[in-house]
Amino acid sequence: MRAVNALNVQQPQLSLSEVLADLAVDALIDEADLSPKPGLVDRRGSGAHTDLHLGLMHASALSLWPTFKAMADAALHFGEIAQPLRETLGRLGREGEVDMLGITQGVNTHRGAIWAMGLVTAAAALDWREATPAAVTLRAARIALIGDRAAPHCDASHGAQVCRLYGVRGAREEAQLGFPAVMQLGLPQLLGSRAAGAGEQNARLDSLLAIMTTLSDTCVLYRAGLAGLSSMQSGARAVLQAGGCASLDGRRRLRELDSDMLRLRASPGGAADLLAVTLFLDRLAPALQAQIGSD
Ligand SMILES: CC(C)(COP(=O)(O)OP(=O)(O)OC[C@H]1O[C@@H](n2cnc3c(N)ncnc32)[C@H](O[C@H]2O[C@H](COP(=O)(O)OP(=O)(O)OP(=O)(O)O)[C@@H](O)[C@H]2O)[C@@H]1O)[C@@H](O)C(=O)NCCC(=O)NCCS
Ligand SMILES: Nc1ncnc2[nH]cnc12
Repeated sequence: MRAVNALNVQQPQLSLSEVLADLAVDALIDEADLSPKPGLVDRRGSGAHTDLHLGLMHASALSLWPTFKAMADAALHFGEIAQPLRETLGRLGREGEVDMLGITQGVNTHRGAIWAMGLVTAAAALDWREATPAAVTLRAARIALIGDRAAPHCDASHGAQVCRLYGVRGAREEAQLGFPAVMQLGLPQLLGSRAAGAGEQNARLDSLLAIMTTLSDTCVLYRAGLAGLSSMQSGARAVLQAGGCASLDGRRRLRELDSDMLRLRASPGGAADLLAVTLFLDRLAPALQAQIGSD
């Protein structure tokens, strides 16, 4: 009998839903680890937060694996974009949020991520052979446009409050429009910075900044108002115009943006979620081809 060692050990065969849940959690963990992010939790520390740290972000991301797997399973089960799938995803999202809050002892780590990543995970499962970012975000938008009759009517969420106050789009509309911040900004910037030789971490930081240049991030609006949002957007633009995070001048501007965000107690949590979605979509087609398509 052949001896098993690290070089010839067989990888367990993963189901499509397991592959998608792995990709979703990996993207959340990579977002959390990416450093230095302005105002956000990263490897350096807690950013603008007093109740969050990197270990909690990791624990939260890992706790969501069963939720993402169940969302992908639901998409496979229903097989079409209609009310039953939408309402099952809503229920799974709410249950996942309860599990996440149990792990974090009530701290909101990934509420927006459950929503955005859950939608793209389900959308990917619906047709894994058509897994381009454009195809997946279009399907995700079609799911998000369907009403969820079981969702509690909630005018009091931070997002709902600032959307009403300032007349901006929030997480719901971002998804219903097919994630324009990802498709028009985050993903093109990630690919462009890589092609320009920025290095992977700098390319990811540039991608986050590109998202921050225009997103109406309701986390920033809630804590720091329109002035805070404007600081975030113009500061992110300044970094990219200076040459991005791989350049010395861009790094200086990034430090200034970080200081501004900390002074304002502003944390672009919505932009962070959308970076994670960007990373997920960037890896999706090659990962599916390698792990599912080779069967
Ligand atoms: C449909 C939902 C997305 C609900 O959204 P809603 O607009 O009502 O807003 P929120 O409940 O406030 O959550 C939206 C989260 O989405 C992220 N986000 C913010 N802006 C955008 C944007 N423009 N585009 C995309 N995504 C966006 C953001 O999530 C991240 O930040 C969170 C951490 O924020 P932080 O400020 O640190 O923490 P808080 O505790 O909120 O505030 P502080 O007290 O600390 O100041 C973290 O979660 C990141 O993931 C927004 O938070 C969706 O949530 C939904 O339907 N959920 C289903 C569950 C459900 O039905 N629940 C009942 C609804 S009442
Ligand atoms: N890295 C991060 N820091 C703070 N809030 C977040 N929400 C999602 N990712 C986050």
